[in-house]
Amino acid sequence: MIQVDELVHRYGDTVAVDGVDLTIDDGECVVIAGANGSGKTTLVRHFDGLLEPDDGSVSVDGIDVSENLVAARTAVAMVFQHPEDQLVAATVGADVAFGPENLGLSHEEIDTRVRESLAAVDLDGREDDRVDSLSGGEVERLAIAGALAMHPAHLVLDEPFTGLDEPSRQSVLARLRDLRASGTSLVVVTHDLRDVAELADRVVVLSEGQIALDDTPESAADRLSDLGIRPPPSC
Ligand SMILES: Nc1ncnc2c1ncn2[C@@H]1O[C@H](COP(=O)(O)OP(=O)(O)OP(=O)(O)O)[C@@H](O)[C@H]1O
Repeated sequence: MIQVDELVHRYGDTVAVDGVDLTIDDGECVVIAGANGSGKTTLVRHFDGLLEPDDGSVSVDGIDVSENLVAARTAVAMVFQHPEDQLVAATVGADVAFGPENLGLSHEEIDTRVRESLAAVDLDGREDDRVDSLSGGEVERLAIAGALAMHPAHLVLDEPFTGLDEPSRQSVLARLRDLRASGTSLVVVTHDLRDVAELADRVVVLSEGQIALDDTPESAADRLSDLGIRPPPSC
């Protein structure tokens, strides 16, 4: 479980997250939506201690993130907004192996995790491909594979569908649904109403750093457009 209590984050005079309380249960998929600058990225960066609270706290599986960064980063894997910036190796296999290597796992365990994680995102057999030869959708899936190889209890994805064409988006969505079915909790940051409809158990809308809505997509449907969460023009 990820538990956020009265979280405040400021950048100078800007209050990016302003007293947020939020609980994300194991196996739940929570979509966090909201206008540009509403505080979505800042909020989720607290989940594995990339940012320090100015006030309040975040705990993961009962452990305060600020007090145990290693435990938080073992439990929570993040896929960032620009996944190409998160790649660390020249080849697909080496990139996925990087995280498990840092956990000090055996070669055999690392090989197994790399194989399974790449298969989960339909990149099996691509270990030797250079990362700079991949399409945008493949890079997104590679970043997800890198996160999966850590066997996280919670996976946080910041705008995972940006720049993906529809087949790639569907492929990533399918993988995320599989993960949720296997008990991993998912937090997906998005602007896109389709992601809410197709993935969310719960939708949380941020507005100026505060929670403006926290409900099921069905109950929230009428209020989402008032909060600026609309289908993209192509819908
Ligand atoms: N590194 C930073 N330094 C100063 N201000 C920042 C920084 N990062 C974010 N902000 C400000 O904090 C507020 C929240 O930003 P944040 O990126 O968390 O919002 P967001 O909802 O994720 O936006 P977007 O949808 O554009 O990604 C905004 O006013 C933004 O300008």
